[in-house]
Amino acid sequence: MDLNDAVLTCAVNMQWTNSVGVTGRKLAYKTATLRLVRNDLRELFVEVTPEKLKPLKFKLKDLMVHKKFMSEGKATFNFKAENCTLYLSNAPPGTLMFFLRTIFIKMNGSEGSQPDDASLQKKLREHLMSGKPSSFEDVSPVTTAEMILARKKAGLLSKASTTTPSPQAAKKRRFDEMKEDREKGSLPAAKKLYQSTTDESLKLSEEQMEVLRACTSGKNVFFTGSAGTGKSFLLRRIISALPPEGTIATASTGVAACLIGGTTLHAFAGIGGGDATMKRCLELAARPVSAQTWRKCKRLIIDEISMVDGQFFEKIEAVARHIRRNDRPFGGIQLILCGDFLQLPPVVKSEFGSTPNSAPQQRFCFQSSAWETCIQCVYELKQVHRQSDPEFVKILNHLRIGHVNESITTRLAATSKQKIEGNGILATQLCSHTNDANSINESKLENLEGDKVLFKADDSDASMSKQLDQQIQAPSQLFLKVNAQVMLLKNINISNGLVNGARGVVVRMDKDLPVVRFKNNQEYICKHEKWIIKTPTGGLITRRQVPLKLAWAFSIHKSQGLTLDCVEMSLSKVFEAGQAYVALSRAKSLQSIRILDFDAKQVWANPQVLQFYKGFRRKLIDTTMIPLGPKNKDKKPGDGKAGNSALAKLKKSLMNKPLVSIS
Ligand SMILES: Nc1ncnc2c1ncn2[C@@H]1O[C@H](COP(=O)(O)OP(=O)(O)OP(=O)(O)O)[C@@H](O)[C@H]1O
Ligand SMILES: [Mg+2]
Repeated sequence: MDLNDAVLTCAVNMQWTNSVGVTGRKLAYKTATLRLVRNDLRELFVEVTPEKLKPLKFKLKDLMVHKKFMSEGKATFNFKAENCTLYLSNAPPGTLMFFLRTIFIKMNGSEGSQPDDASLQKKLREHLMSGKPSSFEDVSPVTTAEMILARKKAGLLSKASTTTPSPQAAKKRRFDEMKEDREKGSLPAAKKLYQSTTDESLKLSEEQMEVLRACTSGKNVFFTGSAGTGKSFLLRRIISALPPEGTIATASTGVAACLIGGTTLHAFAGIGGGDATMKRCLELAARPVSAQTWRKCKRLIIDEISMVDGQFFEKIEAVARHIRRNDRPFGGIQLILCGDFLQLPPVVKSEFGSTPNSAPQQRFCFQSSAWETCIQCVYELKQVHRQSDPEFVKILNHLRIGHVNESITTRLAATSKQKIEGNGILATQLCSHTNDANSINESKLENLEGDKVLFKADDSDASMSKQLDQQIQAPSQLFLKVNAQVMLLKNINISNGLVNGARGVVVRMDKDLPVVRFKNNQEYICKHEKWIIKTPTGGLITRRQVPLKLAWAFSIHKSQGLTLDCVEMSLSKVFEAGQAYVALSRAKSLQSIRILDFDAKQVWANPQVLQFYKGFRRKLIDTTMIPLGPKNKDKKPGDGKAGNSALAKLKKSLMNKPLVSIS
């Protein structure tokens, strides 16, 4: 339960019919608040309060709910006894789902919540005799006992079966999820409302809640945090707590956009790569489709903001003001930005990135004047969720700010010999260059015995296949063989470890579908899954494909944002500040990683970013710093000499300042 689950704000259309079904009164409200309340007799009602108007109440009796389009923020409530239908739209999808769950639980989860007719009559008589006016109160928060009872009543607590993707497997999955929910004391998983193959059952931490509250209250927010602090996880919750109309979810890369169910920032902005002059960018954005998108946008969400070029950011800010004819920052659009500037920077069009020899051309978003004018609240998440081993978290926090001491070097170098393979699953090589990763995958597949099987994606709009390729990890054409090393691209069953990023090996083909054995020994027949992307104009394009990609190798750039099992890396060719940190922080533990040639020279942080973070007055880690060794002095890139004393001082100050959120 992230926010109040018994309150929902959305658009409501009401329609009454007479006893023979003829439509009578109709009312339409752009914004109304729905609240679940009880009267003195403990009967449940939905109270609908349109903006600035008196509330209307509908008794929760003989209620039919249509929730097929719940994920789009729509639902229909048919109050049969009152001959009234409520059509809800533009509801924050996550809030709507929790509201419906609360109704379901409150109606089914309490032995005495729906009094029988005789006891009601008695209470009613007593009430009338007392002469007191009827009063209503908000329902109390859902209890675990109510949840369990509601599930029992829905007949969902007695089903269990096997784990193959047969109909029985689906039941088993549901059963496991409900069991897990129950143990965690979170909400149930009845029917469609209660099925959870995503991370809905995980609760937000208090620091994540604070950010969520700032975002739902309409503030312009930037939140950051080291790798694995749940930024993208939180962003998904934020998106589902906002009204769908006017909410645009984007990310700087296709992979990251896919992780939050959005589109790329470039696809949304409609100004191409943003390399054109400002005048030309304004012309491009003024084209009808693009202009309409900008005008409709009320909230712009950007994940992996560290990879958005500062000049591009400045241009889209100006475009927003111009197209929307609104002089406020970003033309009045609410901004929700998230990322970690100590991870990968914007891609520069130089072969050598930010190596010592290249000019430091890249500009981060935070260096643009637009940043200063647009951002109202800044938060830093501190709790790392991806890794649980405190030693690894501590090492990663050091690497993040470009600091390596001898004990870190020794510990990481020691991973070079560890065996991380198991069950026929080889480690994924993380490569600093994309071409290297592609050629490794191609040649490894060729070298396997047996015939290649082609899995072709089924796209709803063939003309958009290229765009889908950029935004969705599932390729349009996937060639597989038995023994191919693969990675799962969807959350299939969180409790069974079948999650996005899980590593496996194809063990056989079953009726033209690949059967994959995962690291935890689970076998799963990978049936086709669906990915949906929103076009900038709000249309939906879907791709159906088996949820796999070849996983002998990935590029570090394409791995940013992912959580990966079992990774091996050679970091000798890294060329960016933060690149080694991104590679290492994909792993969940020191035991699932192998670094072949660790050298402190491969790790550096951009001093401009360190300076920026100093503004947060954050304590990044709690250990005493040891300045970088002399061999690092000459290898700090165009980003400066990380070995010099000023930088060491800066790092030290970053580590010792208290953590605060600046509003
Ligand atoms: N409150 C939470 N409870 C449990 N697990 C969480 C929570 N928040 C995040 N996680 C888990 O932590 C892992 C990392 O989360 P996520 O990918 O969102 O981190 P991130 O900050 O976006 O990392 P990166 O900077 O690498 O993109 C995910 O598996 C996610 O499900
Ligand atoms: Mg992320």
